[in-house]
Amino acid sequence: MTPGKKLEGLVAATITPMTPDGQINLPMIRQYVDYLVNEQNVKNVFVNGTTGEGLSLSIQERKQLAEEWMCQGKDKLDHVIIHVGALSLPECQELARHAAAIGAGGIAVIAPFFFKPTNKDELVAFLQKVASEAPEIPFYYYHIPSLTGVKIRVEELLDGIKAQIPTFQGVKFSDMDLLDLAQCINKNEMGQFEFLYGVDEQLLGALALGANGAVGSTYNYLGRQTNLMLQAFAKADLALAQKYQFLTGEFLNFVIKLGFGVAQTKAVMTFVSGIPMGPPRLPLVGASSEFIVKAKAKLDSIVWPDGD
Ligand SMILES: CC(=O)N[C@@H]([C@@H](O)[C@H](O)[C@H](O)CO)[C@@H](O)CC(=O)C(=O)O
Repeated sequence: MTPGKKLEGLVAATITPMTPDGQINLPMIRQYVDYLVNEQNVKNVFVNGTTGEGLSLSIQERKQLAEEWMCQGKDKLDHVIIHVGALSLPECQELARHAAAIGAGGIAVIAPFFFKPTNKDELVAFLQKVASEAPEIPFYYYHIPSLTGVKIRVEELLDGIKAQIPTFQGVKFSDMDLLDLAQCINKNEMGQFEFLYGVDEQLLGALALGANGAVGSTYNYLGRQTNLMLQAFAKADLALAQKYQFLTGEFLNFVIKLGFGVAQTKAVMTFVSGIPMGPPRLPLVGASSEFIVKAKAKLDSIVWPDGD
């Protein structure tokens, strides 16, 4: 872990490996870390989020996973961010205290999504109660309205947030509303906040607006290619950056039409990395063998600009 190092570039939204009978498979995490670092050049992780089925895990499982990522990522990963969001405030607080105690690089929280905050003040009050349990580490709001149904615009949320949440560091912005993202970045004149984009298929658009990096599921297995897109963008080689975005988009467009979510992500990661990610937890059900065959053939057919 690299304390003080700015969180930028790619962050893999980690998958939770499970055994065939549905238990969390902690021993896989050691090779998972090595795979991300050595094969995908991805050194930041976001644990127990959407892709990690965090909301389908028990509190005990979430703590065990956080501890394992911290342990296996030591001296290998730059940042381990732990998602501690839950429906119950005391559970969020318990997870926040735990993340701080094990030395996590930061915590993130989604909006509660059963009883929902109806306005900015209610949302900030909830987030503040979680952040204050981990007062020494950076706090990120995880904005994913398509899943939470909480559509409070981030631009509005940011107004005055630092006074209420001193550890507020940024937003994991998993929404297609690039106008909202642009307004946030435009107001972030001093660069005090980080914006990590979460819709992988349109990351290049977010980079053009000034996003600092990205958190996503595809960086588990397309991290290498997406890193090359980031490099091309940094060198102002827009044509090359577009090529990478078009090709990752070609794959995602294909699998989205087949039906694509966390279960399918687990299957893709399994055939690309060789690390058995296992089944998802109910109510999700495993990807069909037809999906796996088609997705693999599609990925194999793509010729990347670096010839790989
Ligand atoms: C709805 C969803 O799962 N979005 C993914 C994306 O990475 C998504 O899988 C990708 O853009 C393909 O659509 C991430 O934003 C989720 C994420 O970062 C997380 O697991 O916490």
